[in-house]
Amino acid sequence: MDKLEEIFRLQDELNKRIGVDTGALDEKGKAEWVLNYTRALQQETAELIDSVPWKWWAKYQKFDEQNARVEVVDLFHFLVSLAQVLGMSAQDVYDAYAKKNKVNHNRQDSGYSAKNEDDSRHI
Ligand SMILES: O=c1ccn([C@H]2C[C@H](O)[C@@H](COP(=O)(O)OP(=O)(O)OP(=O)(O)O)O2)c(=O)[nH]1
Repeated sequence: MDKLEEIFRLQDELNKRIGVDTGALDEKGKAEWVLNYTRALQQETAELIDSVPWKWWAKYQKFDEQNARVEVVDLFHFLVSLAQVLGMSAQDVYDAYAKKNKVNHNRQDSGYSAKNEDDSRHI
């Protein structure tokens, strides 16, 4: 099985065990879980920041690269959950990523000196 497909399957299994079926939410539930997962992403991002010695006034800190890797994996959990709330499968995420990546290259090709609001509407 494709690795991204497997991650989506494992995440769905874990979330259901925790009590959330992201595929069976009504509109209100979707809005609530978009917020919950986004808040969790913010918290995990803060933990990732804390893995790096960012406090310019404190000298005791060390860069904990192993912990940073764990935080990235935690972020993946919540990001995949968020995609699932929004009805995206692994294939949907891959397709949208590939399209947006192409748009980003096109922007670099053209110098990206002006913002074109329409260049990513097809995604
Ligand atoms: O609905 C949920 C809730 C949590 N998790 C996973 C994501 C992440 O891998 C972990 C986050 O749990 P917790 O916040 O307890 O862990 P942590 O504080 O980040 O612990 P540590 O960084 O020490 O592992 O649980 C989910 O996948 N779905």
